Formats: sequence, structure tokens, C-alpha cells
Amino acid sequence: AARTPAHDVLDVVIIGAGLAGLTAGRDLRRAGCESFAVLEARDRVGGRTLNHDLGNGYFSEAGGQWIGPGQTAIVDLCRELGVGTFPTYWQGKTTMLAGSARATQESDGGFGTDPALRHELEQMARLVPCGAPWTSPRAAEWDALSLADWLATKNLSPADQMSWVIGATLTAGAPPQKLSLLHYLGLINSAGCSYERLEAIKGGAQETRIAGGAQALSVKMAEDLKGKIRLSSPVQRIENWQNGPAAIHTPHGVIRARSVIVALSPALCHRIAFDPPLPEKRREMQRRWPAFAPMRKTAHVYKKAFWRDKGYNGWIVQAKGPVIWAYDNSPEDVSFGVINAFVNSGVLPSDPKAAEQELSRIYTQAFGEEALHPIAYHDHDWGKADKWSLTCTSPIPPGFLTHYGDALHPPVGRLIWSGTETADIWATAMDGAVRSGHKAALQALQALAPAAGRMK
Ligand SMILES: Cc1cc2nc3c(=O)[nH]c(=O)nc-3n(C[C@H](O)[C@H](O)[C@H](O)COP(=O)(O)OP(=O)(O)OC[C@H]3O[C@@H](n4cnc5c(N)ncnc54)[C@H](O)[C@@H]3O)c2cc1C
Repeated sequence: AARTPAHDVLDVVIIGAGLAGLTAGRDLRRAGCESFAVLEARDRVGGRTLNHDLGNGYFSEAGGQWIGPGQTAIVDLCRELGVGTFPTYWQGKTTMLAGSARATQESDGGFGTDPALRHELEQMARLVPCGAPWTSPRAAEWDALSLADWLATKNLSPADQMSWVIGATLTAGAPPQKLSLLHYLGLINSAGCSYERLEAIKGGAQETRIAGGAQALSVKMAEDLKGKIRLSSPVQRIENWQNGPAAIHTPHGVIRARSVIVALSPALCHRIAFDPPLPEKRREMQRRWPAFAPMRKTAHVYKKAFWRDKGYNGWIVQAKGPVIWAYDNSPEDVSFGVINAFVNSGVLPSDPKAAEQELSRIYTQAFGEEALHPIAYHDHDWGKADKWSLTCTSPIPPGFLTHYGDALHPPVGRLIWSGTETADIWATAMDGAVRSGHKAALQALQALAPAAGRMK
């Protein structure tokens, strides 16, 4: 308000209406800044959170869904928006399938691993600051190894090896042989140096669900930011980002802004043309960002969560089949039952009807005949459907962080980098996205402050 009005120049443009971008917009408004716009490529908000509508106000999540201890930023957001939370269901027997063989095991809510191995990882994680793993005193040594290289020295049983493949694929987007040990230690560090907090349901990052589905948070934020959000507005090009005002090009025209918050994964930043080109290291970091961790998530809806009555928790892990992990995703009031699954897209037919039938047969093997006939089925393949996400998480390979990590955070010119990948804590998670949005809004306000000060 202190600045001379220049009607064609906004104070801030935010690119991306995921949790990060919307949080940043919300903070700008709360700080009294009204001169901003949020540009979103899709015709919806929420980015990597997406609700499947099951009718009558019920949803099943096709994208991000769980939160857990230590994720205080997203819990605060839920509270501020009046969105409830409830515990993830895990009580009962887990079913393991391998071909026609079937076994069950009482669950303790974790993806347990050997306590000694866990302890060793946690001690190592203390030396890896999650916001900047490349600054660890052991960075070079641990970034040269994959998680699998390290596990190979531990004499794991085949069952433990399988559990590591499932855990790492779900949490970090790739099996242990494709993940940097340094990166994985940074994730544990983020979880308060606790393996359990990172991987488990009970006491871990999958402990709690968001009432109405995680996308509800973005939908609510967008309602509060009405008039500020421009959907179906992919940013294609940014000019004059060095000294500003930056010129931000979308198919609908050019918008000029003093600061630009780019709330996207680095891989998506790479799809925007920058004129002049970005500094070489930042450009290379974006170009090489490990973006390929698409996931396919399915939902079988049943009249009843019948497996609970039989003592099952709804979990299935399958060796060499399409199911990576199936789990109970029923609504809080259990007025009907939902089994969601992370599936191996290459192994399951891409045709949804055929996929539904194949999964129904697997669920029948696990839970009995009632599983054969779901009343509804949903299927979302992030690898196929979504060019505006590319990836669910970032499967960072050995060698990447020590080489490119220091180009991830520093703003360049008028550009402020945001999105979960840039978070100081819980990067890759929804909590990290919210934290990165808070930080970016502060950076933008700080960048505007000297100009406002001069006008006094
Ligand atoms: C299947 C799946 C499961 C997950 N499970 C969990 C979980 O259980 N718990 C958890 O904490 N996290 C989970 N995540 C991760 C979590 O969803 C993300 O960390 C978080 O939503 C990222 O938010 P963001 O705002 O940083 O980025 P995004 O949500 O990716 O938002 C970026 C936005 O920018 C838009 N955009 C892209 N390019 C442009 C452009 N050129 N111009 C304009 N707009 C553009 C996109 O459309 C998008 O809306 C999961 C993700 C997926 C996909």
C-alpha cells in the first residue's frame, strides 16, 4: 500500500495452486498484500492431492493423503481451515500373497525392520540435516552409495528385503537400489531422526487421515482466495526475471510482477522457458531432477468394510503381482468400505474394467468372496494422466544431492523457489509443501519491504 501504484504490475505472482502456492497466497493476504495472483495450469486446485468423489460427501484420495507426528504445519492448516482429522485403520491381520500362497500376520501398525538396523540408520541420520543433506560431514561418502549398497552389508532375510522394497517405493518413490543413502538418511532426519516416524502407520507419517480428503485443504484455501486464482493458465515463459518486473507469459497473456513464487517441483520448473536463461547450475539441477516416480492408485468401494469383521486390517502385500500395497481407506464413520491400492502399473491392465476385475480376484484371495463385487471402482495413474505432476515424489539417486543440492533453495533475481521439494523439513510430503509456502511468502514480503520502506 505504501508503494506508488503501478496498475499493470503486481507485487507477487505465484505459479502453482498446490498446497505450497495456495499457502503462500494465504500468507500474503494475511500480511496485508492484496496485489498478487495465483496462476494454475490445471482446471482445478490441489496439485498432487486429488479427491475421488464417492458421493454423499465422501471421498477417496488418489494422491497425497496421510499426515503424522511432527508434521505440525499441515496440522495447523487443518485446524485453521476447520478440517478434521482421524486415525488411519491398521488394526487386524495383514495378508501376504505370493502366487496361490497366502499367509496372514497380526499387524502392529508398522512396516517393521530389524531394531539394530533401524538404530544404526537413525544414528547416521543425525549427521544429515534434512534441509541440506549435502552439507553433512559424511555427504560425499553416503551420497556415493545407494540405500541398497548399504543394506547389502546387513544380511537381510528375503522377507526383510521385500519389505524394504515396498517401504522405499512408497515413501521415496523407488526401490533401494535407485535411492541415494544420503537422501534416505535426510528423510529419516526430517522425521525427528526416527525411522518409525517416517515409515510406520502407528506413530508414523501415515498415522492420520484428513476428513473430506486432503484436496479439501486446497479447495478451502482457494475459496478464501477467490478472485486471485486463475485456473487453466499454464506459465510458459518468464522474461526479465533478473531485475524485474518479471513478465510471466500464459496462453491468456502476459502478467508483470515484482516477485515470482515458483511453487512447482524443479522438474516442472524446467518446462518453463526463462529469458535470459537461468544460472547454469540451477538449470542443470532442474533438467536432471529425478522426476520419474509416477504412481497408480486404485479404489474398490464396497457396501461394507466386511474384512474388518473377519479380523483383517485390509492390508495386502503381494510378491510379484500388481499390488504393491493395498489398505483400508474407508471413511471415518465406516458407512461403507474402501480398499485402496498402490499398484504396479506395468503389471496391471491399463483398461480400468480389466484392472478392477484382476484386483477383485486378488482381494477375494485375501478376504473371501465378498471382495469379488465392488459397487464402484476408481483408478488414477499419475504417470499417464498428469503432465502437470510428472512425479509423486522425488526418487533422488546417488550423486545427485552433493552435485546439485546447493542450487535448490537460493532465489535468483526475482524468482523465489517453493514447492515441497524445497522444504527445510518434510520435503516430499504435504507438510513440506505447506512449510515451503510459508517460507516463500516471507521471502516475497522481505523482497518487497525495501521498496515499501523507501516510500515512507
Ligand atoms: C499418489 C501420491 C501419494 C502421495 N501420498 C502422500 C501422503 O500420503 N502424504 C504426504 O504428505 N504426501 C503425499 N504425497 C505427496 C504430496 O501430495 C505432495 O508433496 C504435495 O501435494 C506437493 O504440493 P506442492 O504444492 O509442493 O506441489 P503440487 O501439488 O505438485 O502443486 C504444483 C501445482 O503447480 C501446477 N503447475 C505445474 N506446472 C505449472 C505451470 N507451468 N504453470 C502453472 N501451474 C503449473 C500443477 O498443476 C500443480 O497444481 C503423495 C503424492 C501422490 C501423487
